[in-house]
Amino acid sequence: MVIFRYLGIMWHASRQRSLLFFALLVLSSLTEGIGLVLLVPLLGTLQEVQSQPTGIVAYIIEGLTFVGVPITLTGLLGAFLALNLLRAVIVYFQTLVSERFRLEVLDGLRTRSFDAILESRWDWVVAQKRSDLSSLLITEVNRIGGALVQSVRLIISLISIGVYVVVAFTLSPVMAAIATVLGGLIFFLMRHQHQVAHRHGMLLSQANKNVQQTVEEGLSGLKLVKILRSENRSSAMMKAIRAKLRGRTLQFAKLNAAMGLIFQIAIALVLVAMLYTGIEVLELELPVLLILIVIFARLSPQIRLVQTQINGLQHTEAVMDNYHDLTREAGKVSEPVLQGNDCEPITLGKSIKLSNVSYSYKTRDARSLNDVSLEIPFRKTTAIMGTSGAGKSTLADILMGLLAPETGTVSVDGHALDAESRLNWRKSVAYMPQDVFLFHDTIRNNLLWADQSASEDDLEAALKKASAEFVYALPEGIETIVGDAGQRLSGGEKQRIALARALLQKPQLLILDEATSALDLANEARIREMIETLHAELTVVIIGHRLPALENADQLIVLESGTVKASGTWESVVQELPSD
Ligand SMILES: Nc1ncnc2c1ncn2[C@@H]1O[C@H](COP(=O)(O)OP(=O)(O)OP(=O)(O)O)[C@@H](O)[C@H]1O
Repeated sequence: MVIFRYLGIMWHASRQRSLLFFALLVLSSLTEGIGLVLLVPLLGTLQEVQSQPTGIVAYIIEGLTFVGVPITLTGLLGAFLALNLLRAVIVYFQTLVSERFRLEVLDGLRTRSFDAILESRWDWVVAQKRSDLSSLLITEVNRIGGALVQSVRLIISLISIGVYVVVAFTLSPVMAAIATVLGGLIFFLMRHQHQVAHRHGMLLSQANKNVQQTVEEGLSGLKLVKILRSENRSSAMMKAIRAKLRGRTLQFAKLNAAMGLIFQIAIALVLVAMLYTGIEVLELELPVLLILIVIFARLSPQIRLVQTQINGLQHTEAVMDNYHDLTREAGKVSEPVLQGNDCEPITLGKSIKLSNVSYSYKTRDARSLNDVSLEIPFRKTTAIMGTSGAGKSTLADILMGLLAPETGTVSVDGHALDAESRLNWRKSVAYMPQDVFLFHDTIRNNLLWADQSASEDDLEAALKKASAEFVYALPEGIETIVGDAGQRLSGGEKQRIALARALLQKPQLLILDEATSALDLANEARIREMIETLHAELTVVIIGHRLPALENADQLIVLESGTVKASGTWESVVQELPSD
């Protein structure tokens, strides 16, 4: 049953809070039940029909007499009021406890899935659909949160129903038995609808994901859409996908409404049958009959609520499956430890060596790197050249330890990298791609990602080396907010800030993957000069198509279709290459 899965989540999150919550729940229901039973002698005093109390009513009267409450109208009214006040206070605390608990559980789920994605291997991450991951972290976790509330409400309803049924049994076992059997029958007949709700849930989950994907793509591709003047097409796509989601949501609402309709009719029939039996067959006393009517009047919306809640829970079961599958899948491919700043960078002293390295992406049969062997010497600049799709970026990912070779080894100073040392090695490498990423934050905070403890002088020196002194001429200087993914800066400005960040990291190996392609000639020349000045301090790998950017390298490696086509000094390789 899906409810147990939700209870399991709560129990797993905190046993103490779960127990406190359920204790408060039982207490509030108990006070409600006792309050209801109290109505019997209360109505009895009104009617002056002081029949001999029996069962639970007798126990409660005994208890009240024991604590000194007179069995008079005033005494009973006082006790009734006190009980209701007590219940109100318990419900107040119960609401606070349950809301705090729900938020904690939700945060726990979010953290778990986010950490699982953070810790998972890069090859798994690149094979995922980005919108599926964001949908998991935002929409689906929220839906699970909604379902947690529903499952709590379901438990409240079930306990209330239990209390009502017990009270009803003590007042008239026959009437209560009839109600229970008929109620159970209605429930049994409607069980098929719960399966339908589950199916609807799966479809709705898919529709939600599609909306998420369309929104994300729509926003990332906004510039292209505007240039292509395809706003209408984009809008129509969004409308179509939202219409589908609306349709699915309405289907579920229709299912719920239909169930409500059938339920109301069934409950009315049960009530009529019970009233007839109570009055004509059992000839119950008026107070008992009145309380039973009160109980059944309260019971029927509770049963209806249980129906809706079970439906709602079935509806979200698919979301929960999806959450668990994706989180479990990410967990299965997790890297050894999420060490963050605690991991020890590896120092380079001789060279980085790739021996017979091959790699293929899961979604592609052909190998992106095939039996690649090469050596990157310490404190030298190596240029890697090749046509588009030759495998240069894949090689960069392998070099920096982001991807593990399928076969072959990567060794640093003769030590082959394994799953754990690869993480430490990554900390020693700075990477500058063509399309750099900046956080929506100040330039200073973007730089501090590389080194939290960098001083003002360190920041200034890194910006200077990266030809990024323009930062100080901005109105807000280093405190300028760069905008979403750095969109308030030009491509070249972003690249220079990212280069400063990379230098601040004090890496052992700096990989520039088409990193100067967005720069003008003057700035490109300055960066090239900077790399030359770093020559004695840093091992550099420059990846590029353009020969001028690579010509000062100590070593040139040419890749073609995932294999090393030529390698050696600039002069020796260029002589071998076709003249274009
Ligand atoms: N995430 C991925 N999933 C599947 N195939 C991929 C992925 N990334 C790259 N490839 C494939 O691997 C091959 C090598 O790609 P890679 O990006 O390493 O080439 P590249 O030399 O850097 O190209 P470019 O100069 O165009 O950036 C290409 O055929 C590409 O289609």
